Amino acid sequence: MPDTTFDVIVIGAGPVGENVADRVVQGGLTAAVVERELVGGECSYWACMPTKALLRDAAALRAVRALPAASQAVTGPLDAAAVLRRRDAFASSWDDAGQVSWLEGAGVKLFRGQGRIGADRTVEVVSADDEVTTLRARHAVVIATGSSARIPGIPGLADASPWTSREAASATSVPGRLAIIGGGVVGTEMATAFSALGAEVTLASLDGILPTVEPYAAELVAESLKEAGVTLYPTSGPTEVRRDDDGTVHMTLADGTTVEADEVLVATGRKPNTGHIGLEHVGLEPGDWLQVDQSLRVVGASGTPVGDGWLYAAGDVNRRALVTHQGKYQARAVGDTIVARAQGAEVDLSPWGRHASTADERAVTQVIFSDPEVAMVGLTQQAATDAGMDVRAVEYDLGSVAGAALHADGYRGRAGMVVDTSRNVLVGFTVVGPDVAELLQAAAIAIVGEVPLDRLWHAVPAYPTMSEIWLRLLETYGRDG
Ligand SMILES: Cc1cc2nc3c(=O)[nH]c(=O)nc-3n(C[C@H](O)[C@H](O)[C@H](O)COP(=O)(O)OP(=O)(O)OC[C@H]3O[C@@H](n4cnc5c(N)ncnc54)[C@H](O)[C@@H]3O)c2cc1C
Ligand SMILES: NC(=O)c1ccc[n+]([C@@H]2O[C@H](COP(=O)([O-])OP(=O)(O)OC[C@H]3O[C@@H](n4cnc5c(N)ncnc54)[C@H](O)[C@@H]3O)[C@@H](O)[C@H]2O)c1
Repeated sequence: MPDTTFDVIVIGAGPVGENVADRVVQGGLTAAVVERELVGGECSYWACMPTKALLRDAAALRAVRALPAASQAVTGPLDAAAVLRRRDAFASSWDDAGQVSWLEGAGVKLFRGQGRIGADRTVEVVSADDEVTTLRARHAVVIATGSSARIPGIPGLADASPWTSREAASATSVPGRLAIIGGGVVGTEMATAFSALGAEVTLASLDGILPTVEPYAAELVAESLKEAGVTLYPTSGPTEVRRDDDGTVHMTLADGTTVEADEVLVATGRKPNTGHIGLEHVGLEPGDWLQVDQSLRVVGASGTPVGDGWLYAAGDVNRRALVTHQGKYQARAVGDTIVARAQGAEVDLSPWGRHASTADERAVTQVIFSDPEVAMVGLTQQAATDAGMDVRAVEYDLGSVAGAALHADGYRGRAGMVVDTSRNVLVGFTVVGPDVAELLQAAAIAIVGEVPLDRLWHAVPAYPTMSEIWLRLLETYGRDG
């Protein structure tokens, strides 16, 4: 009989659950994780890693083609089959042996099966052959069950065997024609990837392309998708989808347009994996996103922690920020919090405190690997204004910066910063352009460090690099605000 009592039990061994378990073990507690599928979760096998592998070769090719002399050395088209093979390697061929041995090395006990809350501090693990093992937690249970694709109720869609991001990320061949529903992050990244791999792509959305990013960035991505041959219907969602016996998909849009395709990808957002995890035992509604307090304890409708505060939630499932790195940041915070509470030590939840996840509210970083890339941190001008802040925003043409002009002929890019005028600090930064991802961390440091603009003038970007965009933005803003 394996030991069934642990200090901490984590349901879900995605990037977040694994890191919660590792963190509490590092803090001296014992931990078990329950995983129903592959250790490593969505990110490793069907999201971040495979999709970025699908995008990388085409990005490298575009970079070479923007340099006339180097482009002479490129003599053939992209080898789509080789891209898919490299993608397989980045998805570990959908085998989690490597991550399982990492868990073992970290001293975390793995239970395979569907986890669900049975009673206070109790998790039942239902194995593939319906055997139930009951685990007990001395200190805490952490829900890190992540999210899945949301399929909207468009007539006919569910019966048309649509792809979700999972099928797109793990595709074994490139469809001749791909219809995409949704112009958010998944929709634009997959339109970029599959059009470069040779598919004829049509994308239909409701509220534009990348509606939550700065408009100048979204416009550049939309323009570039069109130039790549993607047909965009940014404000005309499908009203009906049907698949013929011969496999052809017919999609009718609100404006009456009909689109034919070989596959249809649904990229219309996520729903939480909370349907069958026993939430009813703690008075919560199965299928809902989990609400949490500042220490990531699950709270009920009244805003107070359920039970005596033994239940936590981290990662996608609490909807604070649906990106891997923020979820792992939460994992470190929640792990340290549980350890501190188990030891009777002080928990510091003040802004930027050791146990707080303040960056979720003020400095979420994200790179959208579209062509061109969008890298952003903190608030957009709109979001800051909606939050009641007094802000001033400035933008600058990245293509006119020497480092960018050297990087690629005809470089097109733009950057902007949002400044809280009452404190004279940056609260948002966005940059769009080829190969801008690595420019982001400087902005994250400026926001988290609340570096006054007066001091930022002394952070001198090296010449000739794309980082000189900082100097241009500061000059545009003006030394006296
Ligand atoms: C197509 C796509 C591309 C993305 N690209 C990026 C990117 O480039 N960068 C980035 O930062 N983010 C990206 N994301 C977001 C990222 O994938 C998620 O934010 C991240 O995976 C969340 O981690 P998580 O551990 O919370 O959940 P998940 O990764 O979803 O892991 C949850 C785990 O819990 C398991 N589980 C669920 N229910 C149970 C249960 N009842 N019992 C046992 N186990 C259970 C699941 O099997 C899964 O293994 C992308 C998302 C998508 C869809
Ligand atoms: N590089 C990255 O960091 C990365 C990459 C992919 C995904 N993700 C994460 O995964 C999450 C999910 O991404 P997503 O793109 O699925 O969601 P999203 O919320 O980013 O975008 C969904 C889009 O679908 C549209 N839509 C909704 N219903 C529709 C309908 N009926 N018809 C047409 N369009 C409709 C919406 O208008 C919206 O633009 C995001 O939160 C994102 O942060 C991150």
